[in-house]
Amino acid sequence: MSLIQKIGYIRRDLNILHSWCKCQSGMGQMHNSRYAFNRTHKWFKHSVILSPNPTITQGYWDERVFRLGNRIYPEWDCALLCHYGLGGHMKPHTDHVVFHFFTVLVNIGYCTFRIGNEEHLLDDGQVISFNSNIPHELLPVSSERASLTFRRIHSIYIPN
Ligand SMILES: O=C(O)CCC(=O)C(=O)O
Ligand SMILES: [Fe+2]
Repeated sequence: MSLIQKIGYIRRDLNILHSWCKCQSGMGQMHNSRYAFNRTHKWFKHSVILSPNPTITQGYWDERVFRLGNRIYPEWDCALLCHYGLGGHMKPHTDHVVFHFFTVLVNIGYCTFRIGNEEHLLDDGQVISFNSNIPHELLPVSSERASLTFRRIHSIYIPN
């Protein structure tokens, strides 16, 4: 049994996804992460600030993210673009309770993703889903790498 589900690959649009990612990093809207090392991030659709209290506000709008999200996870509420520089990583953790556990991740570049006691090498453009209640971890990356994760937010946290 595997703790990740392999959904598929971004193939035809992979080069476009890479240049989109570079462009996003150059727009000056990526913030340093408090939770991961050498990572910047940006929220789409809804923006989620976790501490001191979970606060949900409007996130950025992007045609590409919206189309992709609607295709691979139609119920998504937020997308988090994370860019990791060389050595960037995230220690073992489970995701915050504001999120539904089901998470869809688009891997941009290469990485080793650990979940439970499994280690998975993720390919460039690979799309997976996993249960974010299970401890998971991103091992230090050996080249620049990004991820775009789509999640649902429990509706009690979403302001009307
Ligand atoms: O970037 C990744 O591969 C996943 C990061 C993660 O687990 C998170 O942001 O909660
Ligand atoms: Fe996580």
